[in-house]
Amino acid sequence: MDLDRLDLNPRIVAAVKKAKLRSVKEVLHLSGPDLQRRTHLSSPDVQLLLRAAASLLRGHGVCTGAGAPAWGVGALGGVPAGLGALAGCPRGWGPGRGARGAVALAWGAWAHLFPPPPPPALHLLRQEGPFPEQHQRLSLGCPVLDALLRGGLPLDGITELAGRSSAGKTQLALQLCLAVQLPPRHGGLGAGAVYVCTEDAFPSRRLQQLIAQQQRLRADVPGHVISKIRFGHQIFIEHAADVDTLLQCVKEKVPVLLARGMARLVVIDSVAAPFRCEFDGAALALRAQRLLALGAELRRLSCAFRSPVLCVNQVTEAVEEQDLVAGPPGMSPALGITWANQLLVRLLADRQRPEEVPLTPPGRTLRVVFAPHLPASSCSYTIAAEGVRGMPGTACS
Ligand SMILES: Nc1ncnc2c1ncn2[C@@H]1O[C@H](COP(=O)(O)OP(=O)(O)OP(=O)(O)O)[C@@H](O)[C@H]1O
Repeated sequence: MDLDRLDLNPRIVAAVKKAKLRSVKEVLHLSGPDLQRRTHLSSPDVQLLLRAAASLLRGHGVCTGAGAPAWGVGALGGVPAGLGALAGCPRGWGPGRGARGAVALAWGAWAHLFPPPPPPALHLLRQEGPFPEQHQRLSLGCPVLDALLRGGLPLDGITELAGRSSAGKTQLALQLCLAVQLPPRHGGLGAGAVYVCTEDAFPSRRLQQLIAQQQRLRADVPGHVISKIRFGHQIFIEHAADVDTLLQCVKEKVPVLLARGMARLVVIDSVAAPFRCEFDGAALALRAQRLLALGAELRRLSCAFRSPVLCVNQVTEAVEEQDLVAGPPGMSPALGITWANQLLVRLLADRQRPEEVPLTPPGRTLRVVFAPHLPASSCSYTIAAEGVRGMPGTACS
C-alpha cells in the first residue's frame, strides 16, 4: 500500500487507513475539508497529509508516458491510444468530463501549490540536485541544437518555427514529438504530443521512420529506455483546416489532453494556413482579433500546463531589409506583427536553394530571430533518415 510510504506521523497514516482510503491517489481525489470529515484529522494534519501525498507522487514522476501510473494513457478508458486518437475523438470527450478529468486538473493544482524546495546552489554546482524548474526545457534531441537554444524549447510560451518550404520545419516538429516522450533525465517531459495539422496530411510514414531510427539519433539514451516507450501511441493528431475548427480544437480538445497529462507538447503545423485563405483585405481587423484569441489561448495553455507550444509558420519573401522581428532580409514570417507579439521565441529555419549556392546538399541554418533569454545566433543543420542534427562547430552569433 503506497500510504505506508508517506513521510508522516503514523497517527495520520492510521487515520487515513481507518477512513478506508486505500491509496495516495484516493487521498488526492478529496478536498481538504472532505479529508477532514472522513479522517477526523485537524486542518494542519490534513495539510501535512496533502503535502506528503503530493511530494510522494511528484517523486514518482507524474504523468509519464511509459509509466503513466495513475492517470496516463490507458487509465482514462474513454480515450483510445494511438495516432489519430484526437482526430477520431469518438466518444464525445471534451472538457469537463467529470471526475477523472478533475483528478488530473487537481494534480496540476497541487503541483503549483506545493512546489519543490529550492535546491541549494552548491548542489546545483555539483549537479547533485534537480535543475530548477524554471530553467527546464524540452530538448530537441541534438546537443548542438540544444546548445543554440540553451537547453531546448522553453516550457512557458509559444515558440515559432518559421521557414521556407522544405526547410525542415515539420521534421523538427516530429522530432520534438518523440523527444517529449522521453523521461526528464533525457531532456523530455515524459508525456505525448498533440499535433494539429492545418494544411497537409500528417506525415505518418516519416514519423514511423523516425521512430524506427530513434536509437541512432539518441545514442545518449539507453536502449531499454527507448524500447519501452510506445512513441506512436502518444501522438494525438487533429486536422483543423479553418480558423473556427482550429480555435475550437485549441480551446476544447487540447486542454483535455494537457490536463490529463497525456500530452506536454502542442504543435500547430502550420499556423498561417487557415488565416491566409480566409481573410481578405476588408476583414483584417477580424483576422487580428482571431489571431489574438489563438495566441492568448495557446499562451495560457502553455503556462498553465508548463508545456511548450510550437507553431510552424510560413514565410513571405518580400522584405528588403533586416528586421529585428522579421529576421534576415529577403524573408518575413507570415501573419505580421499581431502574431509576432504573441511569441516568446521566433526561430527561422532556412534552406539555401541550389540556385543560390550550387552545393549538394544545400546548406540549412537554424537561426534565433528573437527570444528573451537568447542572443540572436544560428547554427547549420542537416536532415537524415534518423532526424535533424545541428552541425558541430557551426554556431555563430
Ligand atoms: N528520410 C529523410 N532523409 C533525409 N532527408 C529527409 C527525409 N525526409 C525528409 N527529408 C528532408 O526534409 C525536407 C522536408 O522537410 P519538411 O517536410 O520538414 O519541410 P517544411 O519546412 O515543413 O516544408 P513545408 O513548409 O513545405 O511543409 C526535404 O527537403 C528533405 O530534404
